[in-house]
Amino acid sequence: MNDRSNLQTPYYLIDKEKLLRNMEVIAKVREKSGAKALLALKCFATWSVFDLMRQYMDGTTSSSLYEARLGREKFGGETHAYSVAYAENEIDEVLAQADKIIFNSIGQLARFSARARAHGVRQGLRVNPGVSSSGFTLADPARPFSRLGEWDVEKVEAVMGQISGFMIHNNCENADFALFDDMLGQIEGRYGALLQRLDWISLGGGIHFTGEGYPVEAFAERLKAFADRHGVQIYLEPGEAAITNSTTLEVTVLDTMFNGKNLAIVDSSIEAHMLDLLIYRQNAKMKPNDGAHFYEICGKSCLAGDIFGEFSFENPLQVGDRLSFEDAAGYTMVKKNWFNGVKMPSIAVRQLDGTVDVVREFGFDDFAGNLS
Ligand SMILES: Cc1ncc(COP(=O)(O)O)c(C=O)c1O
Ligand SMILES: NCCCCNCC[C@H](N)C(=O)O
Repeated sequence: MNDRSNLQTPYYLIDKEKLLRNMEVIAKVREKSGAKALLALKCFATWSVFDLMRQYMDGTTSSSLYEARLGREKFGGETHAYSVAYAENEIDEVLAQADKIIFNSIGQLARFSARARAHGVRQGLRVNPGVSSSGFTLADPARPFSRLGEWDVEKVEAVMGQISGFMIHNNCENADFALFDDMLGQIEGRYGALLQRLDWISLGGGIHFTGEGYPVEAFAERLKAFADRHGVQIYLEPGEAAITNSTTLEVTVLDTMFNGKNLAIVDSSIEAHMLDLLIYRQNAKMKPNDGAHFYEICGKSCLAGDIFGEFSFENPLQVGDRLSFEDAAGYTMVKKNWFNGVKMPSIAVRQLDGTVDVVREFGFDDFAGNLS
């Protein structure tokens, strides 16, 4: 189908042309730095577009058994398994999917190391350098008493014989290369001697290197210098950087009201369909946003604060008008839910030849089947 206005809203629209732009930057960083790039499935797991992504990335990393399995089955390539904690009843299935397993703690390493060796899976440890770029306490791996990885260098040193790599994830939407560079320097200062004893190190995600104006060459050079100095294979785990600005959420105005402000209610819900924005108290984005008519765009759930944000339009909004929220892929599609039974957005893909395919629609049976 070519005319997207024929599609029933709400739907997420993934544009492969836009995705390709991010993929090309990732390919450049891989080529110039020697780093490998694994898609962080926690951020984006819409496997209909993995056919494109796998041409530019080395594989996937995961946060759970199911993500590890999805990565192995739907993406292929190298499959890294990580979880904050594995359970006894899932570890063998995780190990059957994984090329590498990264334990979050020395306790988990001690508990499952023999099983990993029996499966021939290489082992790593999440190490927490205690510095991060996160502006959100909620998402700050270096927050006080953080459970995300081991902090104590001496304790880490004691288990070096059991592991071949570290995973360090301490960036969050970090578009500042100088800050990344500085924090990597701090990591080298803290763990320098240990790094020499590793085969690989994953620097996690949270680096906004596909963003407009990011110094990609300098970034790649810094990674290469790090890899050469310590004799390690670097992995990057981009989530947001892989899919940023590739996807929109397409909605329709169902009603307008004036309650001291112009309000427009759409056939979607921020709580159900863009939950990450609500969690971090952020507004949705819409372009253009420079007209003379201001509206608060609201969702149709019962939540009083189900509000996408305030936007300005060229003309007064009418019932039936189509609106499009930007940047709807990362931590959005993976978090959609059935709150209020609001119709879940379909998933559509704009292919590289411009045609739009609806790859998934959701109906009552999906809603009912979600519970019992
Ligand atoms: C261990 C790890 N790797 C990668 C990522 C992906 O981060 P981002 O989507 O910000 O690139 C995360 C985010 O939570 C993470 O915790
Ligand atoms: N857009 C608001 C901030 C999003 C933060 N995402 C963080 C993802 C991940 N859980 C992390 O901890 O890095």
